[in-house]
Amino acid sequence: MTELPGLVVTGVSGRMGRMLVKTITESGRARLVAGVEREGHAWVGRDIGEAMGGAPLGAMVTDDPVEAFARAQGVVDFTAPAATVAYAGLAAQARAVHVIGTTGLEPAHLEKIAAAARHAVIVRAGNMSLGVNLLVRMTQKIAAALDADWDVEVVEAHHRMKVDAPSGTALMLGRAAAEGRGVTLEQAMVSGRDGITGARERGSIGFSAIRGGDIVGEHDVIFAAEGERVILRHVATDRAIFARGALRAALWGQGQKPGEYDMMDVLGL
Ligand SMILES: NC(=O)C1=CN([C@@H]2O[C@H](COP(=O)(O)OP(=O)(O)OC[C@H]3O[C@@H](n4cnc5c(N)ncnc54)[C@H](OP(=O)(O)O)[C@@H]3O)[C@@H](O)[C@H]2O)C=CC1
Ligand SMILES: O=C(O)C1=N[C@H](C(=O)O)C[C@H](O)C1
Repeated sequence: MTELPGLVVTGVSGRMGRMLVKTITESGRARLVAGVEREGHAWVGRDIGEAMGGAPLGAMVTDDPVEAFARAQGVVDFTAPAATVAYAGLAAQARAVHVIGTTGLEPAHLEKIAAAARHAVIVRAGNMSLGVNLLVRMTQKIAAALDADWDVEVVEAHHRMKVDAPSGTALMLGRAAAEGRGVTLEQAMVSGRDGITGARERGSIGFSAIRGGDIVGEHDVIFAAEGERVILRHVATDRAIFARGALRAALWGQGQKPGEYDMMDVLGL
């Protein structure tokens, strides 16, 4: 019998790290090989299940990603930009599929990730849920059908601990609207209005961010015209939707050619 693909979860103690552990171990479709945290973290050297306050899982938390990745077929990474760039290089060396959920990546980070994807499979998306990826496609189609008399605004809400804005999802939605319009997001983006901003520029795509409490993630794409509005909305109530998407991506990536993919590729949308 062939062995299930082995996966490493980086940032294993984080909100998404814990959810990934639960999703992977309950799936019966992959093996949890190890969790990674940085040197000095209180979880290092402990069994992942015990560190999470439950039964042992027979997989340890380590601060040595090189050794852990060498034992795995996939690395599932929801951490922070600096860590993700380092893990991209190490996962590529190990020829492990690298699933990147981390957001807040700047152009310099993306260049390094693209370089790593020359040697290994990387699946990266600012949102791994099926619902949001469907919404991205719908946004693109609606934007293509409407002219610039319809103002596009993306409004997102997240928990108080989120460190980046606009969210990765908001950027995916804004980019899809821009693509539908036949412009680049960079040409159209207006983010975080404050003070005497002047009237709205025709054709611009606006972004607003709310941060508070334990909001998992909510996104509206508003198409506003004279006398009517179309509003597309996704509400996440459980981080399991992201973890399920990431697991699906890690399994899908096995046997793919080196390159950078997204959830549209994984979901066939
Ligand atoms: N694409 C998607 O579908 C989704 C993406 N996300 C994104 O995933 C990321 C993580 O979110 P969340 O789990 O809520 O965040 P948390 O802060 O709860 O967890 C982040 C984890 O990454 C670790 N980490 C951060 N920086 C480093 C570093 N430089 N080196 C090593 N480890 C590091 C943290 O360790 P430490 O505590 O030591 O800093 C922690 O364990 C964010 O970018 C978020 O936007 C979240 C949900 C869905
Ligand atoms: O930080 C989060 O929590 C989330 N981040 C992703 C984003 O930036 O869009 C996905 C989801 O909305 C949750």
